[in-house]
Amino acid sequence: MTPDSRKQLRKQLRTARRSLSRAAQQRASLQLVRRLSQSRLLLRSQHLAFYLAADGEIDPALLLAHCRRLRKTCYLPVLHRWPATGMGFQRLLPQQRWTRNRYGIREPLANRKLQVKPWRLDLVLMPLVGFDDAGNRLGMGGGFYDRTFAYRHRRQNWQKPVLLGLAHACQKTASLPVASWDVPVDGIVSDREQLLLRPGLQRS
Ligand SMILES: Nc1nc2c(c(=O)[nH]1)N(C=O)[C@@H](CNc1ccc(C(=O)N[C@@H](CCC(=O)O)C(=O)O)cc1)CN2
Ligand SMILES: Nc1ncnc2c1ncn2[C@@H]1O[C@H](COP(=O)(O)OP(=O)(O)OP(=O)(O)O)[C@@H](O)[C@H]1O
Repeated sequence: MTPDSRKQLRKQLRTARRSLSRAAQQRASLQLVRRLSQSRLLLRSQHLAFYLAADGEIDPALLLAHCRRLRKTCYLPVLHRWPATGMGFQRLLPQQRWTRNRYGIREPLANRKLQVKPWRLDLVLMPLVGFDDAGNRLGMGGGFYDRTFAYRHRRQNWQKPVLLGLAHACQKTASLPVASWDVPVDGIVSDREQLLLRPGLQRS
C-alpha cells in the first residue's frame, strides 16, 4: 500500500465514522461500557489511559465516568508543545483545567508532574481509524501512539500496559499493511466484537 492509498483509506474511514448518527454513536458508547466494565481486564487495571472522542471516534466517556466512580486513576493524552513530536499521559484531576491541542482536541493543561511513563499504565484505550482481524491498526497519522510505545519493539512480551484499540465496527477493513514502526495492539473492541490478540488476555 502506497502512502497515498493509506491516506485515501484513512480519509474514507474517518468519513464513515463521522457519518454515524447521534443515536448510533450513543448505542456504540453504551456497548463499550457493557463489554468492558465487567471485564477482568478493566477490573484488574488501576491506571488507565482514555481519550476524549473527536472526529466521530467511538466515545469512551461513559466508561471513563464509570472508572472515575471506581476511584481508578485515569489519564488523557497530552501532546508535547510543537515542534516536539512526543505525547504524554497525564492524570486527570477532579477540578481539571483544559486547553486545546494543535488539532483542536481538548486536553488537560500540561503539567509534566502529573504525567507518567507509559509503562506505568495498566491499560491504554487507543482510538483507531481502521483495523483488521489480525490487529493491525491505522491511526490519525501523527505517529503519536507509535512513538510513545516504540519501546515495545525492543522487548517482546511487555506486560504493561495492555494496548486496547477502540473503534466502530464500520472501521474494520479487509487487511491493513504493517509498517516497520507500527506498534501492534493487544486487542480491539468495537461495538460489535472484541478481538483479544495477546495470548493470555482473558475473555469476560
Ligand atoms: N481523541 C483523540 N485524541 C488524540 C488522538 C486521537 O487520535 N484521538 N491522538 C492520536 O494520535 C493524538 C492527536 N493526534 C492527531 C493526529 C492528527 C490529527 C489530524 O487531524 N490531522 C490532520 C492533518 C493535520 C496536519 O497535517 O497538520 C488531518 O488528518 O486532517 C488529529 C489528531 C492525541 N489525542
Ligand atoms: N518510532 C517512531 N520513531 C519515529 N517516527 C515514527 C515512529 N513511529 C511512527 N513514526 C512516524 O509517524 C508517522 C505516522 O505513522 P502512521 O501513519 O503509522 O501513523 P498512525 O499509526 O496512523 O498514528 P498513531 O500512532 O498516532 O495512531 C510516520 O511518518 C512515521 O515515520
